[in-house]
Amino acid sequence: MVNKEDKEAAKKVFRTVKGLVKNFFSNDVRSNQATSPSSSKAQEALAEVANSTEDTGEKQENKPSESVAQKKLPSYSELIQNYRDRQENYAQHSDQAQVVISHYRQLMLEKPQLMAPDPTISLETVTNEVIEETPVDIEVATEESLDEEVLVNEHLSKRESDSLNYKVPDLSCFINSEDYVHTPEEWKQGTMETIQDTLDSFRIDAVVQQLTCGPRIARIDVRPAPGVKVSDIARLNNNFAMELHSPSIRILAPVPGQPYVGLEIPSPNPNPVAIRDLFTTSTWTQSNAALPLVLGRNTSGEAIILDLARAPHLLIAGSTGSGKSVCINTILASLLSKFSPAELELILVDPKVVELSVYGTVPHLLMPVVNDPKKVPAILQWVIDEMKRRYAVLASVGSRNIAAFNSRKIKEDEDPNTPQRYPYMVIVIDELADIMMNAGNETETYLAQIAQLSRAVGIHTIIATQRPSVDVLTGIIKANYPTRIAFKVSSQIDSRVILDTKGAESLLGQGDMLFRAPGGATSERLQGALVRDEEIEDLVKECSSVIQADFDNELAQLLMRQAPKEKEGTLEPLEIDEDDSLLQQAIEIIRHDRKSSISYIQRRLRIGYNRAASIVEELESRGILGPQKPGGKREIFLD
Ligand SMILES: Nc1ncnc2c1ncn2[C@@H]1O[C@H](COP(=O)(O)OP(=O)(O)OP(=O)(O)O)[C@@H](O)[C@H]1O
Repeated sequence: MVNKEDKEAAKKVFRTVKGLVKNFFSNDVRSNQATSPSSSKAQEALAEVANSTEDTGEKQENKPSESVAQKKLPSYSELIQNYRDRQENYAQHSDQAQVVISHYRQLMLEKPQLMAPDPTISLETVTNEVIEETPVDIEVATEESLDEEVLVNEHLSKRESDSLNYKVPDLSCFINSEDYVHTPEEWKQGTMETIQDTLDSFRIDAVVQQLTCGPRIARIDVRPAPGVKVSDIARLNNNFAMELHSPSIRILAPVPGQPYVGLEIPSPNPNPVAIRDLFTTSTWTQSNAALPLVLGRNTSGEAIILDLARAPHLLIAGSTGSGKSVCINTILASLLSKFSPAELELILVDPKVVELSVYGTVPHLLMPVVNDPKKVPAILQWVIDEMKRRYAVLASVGSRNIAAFNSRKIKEDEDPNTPQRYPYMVIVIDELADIMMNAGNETETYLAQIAQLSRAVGIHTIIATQRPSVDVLTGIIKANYPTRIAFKVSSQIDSRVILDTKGAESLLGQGDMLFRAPGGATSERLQGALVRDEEIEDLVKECSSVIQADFDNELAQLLMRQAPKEKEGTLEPLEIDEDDSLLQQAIEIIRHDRKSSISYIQRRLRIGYNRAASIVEELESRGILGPQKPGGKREIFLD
């Protein structure tokens, strides 16, 4: 007789074992020869038990207890033994997988060393050797024992191995600067005299000390006599502008760290700052920055480089046409000309579609350029998960940050699953406003979380917007983005939203910017570096010539699972009556201005992005516009 307690215990064990059997057999490990004879016996026994448990339930409970005995159920200790066998077997497989993965990773990483003893072995031979081993390893590695972390690590290894053939592009992608036009001495002299005369006419005791010329802006330094308030000089702003016939003057009262009041006026001979010139400066070539980005030149003509690792996140804002896209291009050009895909991963979000699509083939991309703002929260959520994963790994080896982790000496007892190094990860979001409109609260929370914690693990974000309003640049976002760039804006209010101070409304546009450095209380005026579309195209071609963008399928699937389902046909349908007139207006604008970008049409017609995109598509289908070329341009077939 089996008593009730025994029966209950047996049922409990059945349930556990049934789950175990199902899990284990579904992975097809049965076919693996590594299974021990004892465990195959156990499998048979357990399979039988699993089948028999299909009808063990309430019904069976009501049957006479003899029928349970008739089934010849394994004893409790047998079941426990079987369970232990399974566990052992499972651990054995998991260990095998780990050993194989680390072996694979090691081979990849040590490829140059492998080549060293025998110079007759070509890079290709070694690659083939490694690749021959890979499929077996990958098969084992993709068994259920491998969780998301292992998949991510596996992907890292592939990037690392691919990157061994990768060479960062040289300066040949970038155009030489045009001849520098010097500001005439007479203009400098005349300007200083005009300022001195204005000060004298208002009986302000101050002396014009010097005039320095940057590429776009000249700065006149005025030294007030003891007892003269700097605000007395600043008050004359409009008078100075009138006397100099200048559209705008920005006053620095005082120039940070100097005993002068500064007057910034437009230079009569503006010179573009070619990105190539900045790449040849010692500031760039000798920079110790972990993630250096060229920004431009200041009013004294010095090259200014930002270390994104110190920033550690960057906010860029300014009205349309002020130079944001060019700035993002210089930032990406800086990163792409310095780092291989194994050292840097990029996630680019471009709801405007045309701005960053040109980068679609660079091998640094973790996923295709993201155009759908609805996917952004899921992506940011994944970044947070990746951040946590990285923290756990760093903690496991006792590294405090990514720099220490990447340069650590690997100990013998280190878990073979630990990645050798982590690449920096930069996430660029061009047009935050579109994303805030779709999922403002989620985006804000995720961005704040990333901004607060991701620096130590090498994850950095750059966000840009042409709409510097408080509903886009919220208090939470601003608090987490102390490093900021403001381009020209239309009002003092916008300037305050970006920089918490006025000034950006007096900028000149076309790359004229105010840069607030990490930890800085004041902003510095810079002329942004200029990189042209052709240069970016060449750079991307160069980057993609050795390795193609290879998006991680597992990662993409992971994101697709998390992303909300995309609605079919995301573009707003055209409403015939209304849009016929919109179409006509768009045609007139394109004919007159010779510009056909979606964002331009959007601005000029004051309509939503989707509607503008529909109009441009319609114009393409009517043969008025050509198909989109790299860089977002289209041919215009209108006289
Ligand atoms: N650093 C620069 N030096 C010289 N000219 C520049 C610079 N930056 C921008 N410009 C000029 O200004 C134009 C507009 O720049 P850009 O496309 O970057 O503006 P934007 O702020 O991104 O505008 P939008 O938001 O409409 O895309 C460029 O086509 C270029 O002619």
